Amino acid sequence: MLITIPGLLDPDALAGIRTSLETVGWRDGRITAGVQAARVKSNRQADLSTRTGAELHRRLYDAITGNAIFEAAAQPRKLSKLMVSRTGEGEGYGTHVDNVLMGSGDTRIRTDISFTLFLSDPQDYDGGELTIDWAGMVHSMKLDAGSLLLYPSTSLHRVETVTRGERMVCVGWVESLVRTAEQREILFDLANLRANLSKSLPIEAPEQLALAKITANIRRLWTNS
Ligand SMILES: O=C(O)CCC(=O)C(=O)O
Ligand SMILES: [Fe+2]
Repeated sequence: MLITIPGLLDPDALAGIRTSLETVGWRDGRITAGVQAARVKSNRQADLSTRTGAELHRRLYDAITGNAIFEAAAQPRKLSKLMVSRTGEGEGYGTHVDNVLMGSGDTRIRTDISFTLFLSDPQDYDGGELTIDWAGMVHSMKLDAGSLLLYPSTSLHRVETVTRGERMVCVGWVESLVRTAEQREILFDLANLRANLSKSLPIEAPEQLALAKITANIRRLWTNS
């Protein structure tokens, strides 16, 4: 399931993040890629190890994890460290599958879901679509700045070569409490149904209670602790 979250960053948050990005250092993106991916990766990544970098990381992290749609769709147990990358003219990231494990020690996660938070306005660059092979179909995605895309880490995907301008994004990975994309989709549909039902029915209505019970018990079956 591909899920887009429009406007995850509001214009003020986006502007603040862009301003901070003007002050960070950049290094070769291949250092964080796996062996196969490094051969096809061509971009630069923000150095988030400085004080400004860490503050920027915290702002991005809080915005992403504080978003209710992200929470409902991803059911995160843990997130990877976030990365911010910039891809200029002639650069891109060829077809690859993401590493199964990210991080080390206590912060090591299994990658179930990948996400991209777009930071550049689409009209500021050509090319640079995130192209995902999913369920036998190819999806080419270029979202508005501030919008986030979630896609299964199990997919082959690539970033098309940028032919004009520059593409800036924040990427990261989720280890989910719920193992499969099919299960997550059902839980996400249930969460949306409950949210919609709440607009017209009081929370103590029998239909609401029945749906709350069904949702809770399916989550009990599918949540891995
Ligand atoms: O830049 C993107 O949208 C995705 C990057 C990517 O596939 C990766 O970092 O593994
Ligand atoms: Fe990737």
